[in-house]
Amino acid sequence: MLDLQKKNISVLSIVKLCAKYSPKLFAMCLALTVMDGLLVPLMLVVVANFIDSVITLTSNDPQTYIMIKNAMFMGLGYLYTQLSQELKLYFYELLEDTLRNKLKPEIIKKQFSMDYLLFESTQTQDLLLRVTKDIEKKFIKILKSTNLIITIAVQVVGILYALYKYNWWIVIIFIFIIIPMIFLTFKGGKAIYESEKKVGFITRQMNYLSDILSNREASAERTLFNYSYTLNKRFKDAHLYRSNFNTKTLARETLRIKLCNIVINIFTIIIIVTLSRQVYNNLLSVGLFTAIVGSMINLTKVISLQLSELFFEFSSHNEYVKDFKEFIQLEENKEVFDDRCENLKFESLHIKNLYFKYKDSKDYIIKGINLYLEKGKSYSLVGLNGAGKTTLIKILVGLYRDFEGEILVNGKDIKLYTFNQLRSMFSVVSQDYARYYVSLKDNIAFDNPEGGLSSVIEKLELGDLIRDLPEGENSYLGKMYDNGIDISGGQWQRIAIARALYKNGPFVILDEPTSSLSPTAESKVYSNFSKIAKDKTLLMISHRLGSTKISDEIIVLDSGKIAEQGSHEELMMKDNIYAKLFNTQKEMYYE
Ligand SMILES: Nc1ncnc2c1ncn2[C@@H]1O[C@H](COP(=O)(O)OP(=O)(O)OP(=O)(O)O)[C@@H](O)[C@H]1O
Repeated sequence: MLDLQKKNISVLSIVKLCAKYSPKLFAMCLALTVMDGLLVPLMLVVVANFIDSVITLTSNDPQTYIMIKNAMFMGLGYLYTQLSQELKLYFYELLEDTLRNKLKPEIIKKQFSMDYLLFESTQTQDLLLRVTKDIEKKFIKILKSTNLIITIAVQVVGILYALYKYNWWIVIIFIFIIIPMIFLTFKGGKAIYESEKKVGFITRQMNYLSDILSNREASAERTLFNYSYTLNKRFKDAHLYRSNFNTKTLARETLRIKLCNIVINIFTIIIIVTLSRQVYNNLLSVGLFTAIVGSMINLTKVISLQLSELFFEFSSHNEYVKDFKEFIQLEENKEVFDDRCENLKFESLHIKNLYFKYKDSKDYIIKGINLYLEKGKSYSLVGLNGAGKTTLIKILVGLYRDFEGEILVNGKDIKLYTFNQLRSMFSVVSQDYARYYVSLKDNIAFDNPEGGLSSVIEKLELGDLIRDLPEGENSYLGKMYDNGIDISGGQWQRIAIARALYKNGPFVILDEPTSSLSPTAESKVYSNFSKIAKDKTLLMISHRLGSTKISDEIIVLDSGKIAEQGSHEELMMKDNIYAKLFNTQKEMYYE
């Protein structure tokens, strides 16, 4: 994992990470950085000596050798400057590439090991977007800024050292001016990053809109419903709002920096006037005066343009680092990496007085559920939209652990099971099952193709589909690849069910993954399931009551409570919620 002291993450930690991933490239960049800084005060001396030696050419004692030597140094300095720019560019490119290869996989690993609940939080989504998008570029930007600060610091110290010899008070005043400027620019950068953060949700919305406007999944609906114009307008409005919001902050902070720059420029003029008086009094050579003035003008340019921009940038890097720290500290579920096969048996599931509510929901979603499920039986969970069926399933499989009441699996508190143990016990197919654009075989078996794939294919009647595919079970699905094959929604659902069956957990949960199947096909899948998944316990959710009536027991959920429970016949006899729902659906089919 990212080798970081999670509590003490700073800009320096990012720099250290860059150094860790490629020590050689980092050292090269650092060497060039320091050399760039040293070059300016060195050149100051070289230029001063050169000018003074040129002046001696008209005297009785011309210093031609010194002039040629310094002219050569100046030439070398110029050559170095040209070369250093190119080399730095090249090294930073290589470093960025190394980060992409080494850091990015660790970031992805951190992301997929995050606790499931975090993925449901919009704040976490915003944070992930801010931190992980082009992370290698952000790291390089931070490294470049830090290196530029080192260059400027070495440069400033060198020039001030040269100045200190002639006018110490200039140096003192300079320090007094530069400190508030650093403070102001830092504050400005922070304000800009904060304003970016405030419009984070708009950025997410814009990304989403642009995705719907361009992705393949929505292409058919885009054409049929012709909503592209409206969505495009929404995208533009969001973009306008976001840029207006940021522009105001940027304009305000830039104005402050510009005022500081004016002060620095006035200060430089005062220094030049003061030093020219020293030349007049023969306290300073013409060469040194010219070199110092040149360096001062250069320094003013650096300070008023580069340094302010840099501190601006640096403080926003600082804010990024805070986000990065938050990201690193996000809770991980180490069990994600635990792929031991537990082979646990299922005997019973006992739910006692279960209550649950989401962090952001006012009321309880699950309200005092008591339920006993036994090995080998088939159960159906039915109820209106929003009754809490999926929520209950997520609690049972261990995704939500923050519930009230008690759940006993095989007589043992569910909270005492590891996530890996629960994962091996429950095979779940959810409503929003994933469609993987890999081979059909990988879609079902992923990294374990030896565990009875052909039997699962046969049980779910996928044989015909496979025979029609050009490369059989090795054919790629989806349009990610040129040779990828598009299959129907119902076929994708069969594959998702096959995946769960192949996993071979003793308790199978089907959370309405069959909505794309025809009623007959769905009914067939459910009624065959007892044959397909012998000895397994089955809990299925479906809105089509014709499919669920074959279950041993039907549980009717209504607003988070169990309203009725029993076999199809028992519930029909009761003539209550279930019977009414069943009869309504029956009439619809007859009509
Ligand atoms: N992640 C979440 N955060 C907050 N509230 C949620 C979340 N997921 C679901 N809910 C709310 O919990 C309630 C129950 O939702 P759930 O998905 O469990 O219902 P359901 O019975 O499965 O519905 P459907 O038949 O439509 O799939 C709904 O009011 C829903 O808005």
